[in-house]
Amino acid sequence: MKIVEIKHPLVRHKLGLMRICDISTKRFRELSSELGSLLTYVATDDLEVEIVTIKGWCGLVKIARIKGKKITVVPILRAGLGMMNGVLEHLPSARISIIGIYRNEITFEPIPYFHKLVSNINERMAMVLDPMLATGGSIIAAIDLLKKFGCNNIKVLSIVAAPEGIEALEEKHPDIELYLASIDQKINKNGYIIPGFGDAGDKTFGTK
Ligand SMILES: O=P(O)(O)OC[C@H]1O[C@H](OP(=O)(O)OP(=O)(O)O)[C@H](O)[C@@H]1O
Ligand SMILES: O=c1cc[nH]c(=O)[nH]1
Ligand SMILES: [Mg+2]
Repeated sequence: MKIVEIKHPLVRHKLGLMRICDISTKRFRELSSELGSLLTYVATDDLEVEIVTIKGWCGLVKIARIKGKKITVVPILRAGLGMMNGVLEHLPSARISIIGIYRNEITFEPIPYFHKLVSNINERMAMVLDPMLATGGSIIAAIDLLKKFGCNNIKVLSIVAAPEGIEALEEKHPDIELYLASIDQKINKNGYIIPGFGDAGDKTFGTK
């Protein structure tokens, strides 16, 4: 599995701000989106371009243009939605497929509760968004679903990940690519990433 932990100072700075314990909902949401944008910049560095000739101000000029790549952005409800606007800044024409999954609080098993995928998803590259990769169960379940519908070109954008979750994801889906702002230390006994930033869904939506 290709794993890219982005060490860019802007990414590290914004991630640091997200870890402040009394961060407001507004600020957490803004930073999720900004990191979604920065992760997308890196995750799309292999998009194919074609050279076309256009009429410029001083005559004909050759320019690069992204070659009609079909992309679907796949936020995992709820917390993945916080990253979505930042991702769409760079991919404004991408279609959106939604997958709803929550974790059982005791067993940490992922419970899928909703999906609405774009048609012909087998022809698209999927960019799965979820800020937290803890046990990996939720992202693995989302990828299982995408593959069931024939989508095999998959990149995952997460903000923080625990080593345990990365290992589980690599075992189940070694063919995907994973882009991260940070590989954190571990998962605690309650299933939270340490240091992480707590419950990303609650912080994004102001619940609890
Ligand atoms: O890697 P895992 O162990 O599966 O944990 C990560 C998942 O947990 C959180 O979702 P949560 O169940 O809190 O739902 P929410 O986003 O609606 O709050 C988070 O947003 C991930 O989807
Ligand atoms: O640290 C964690 C782990 C799972 N889900 C979260 O929102 N945070
Ligand atoms: Mg949550």
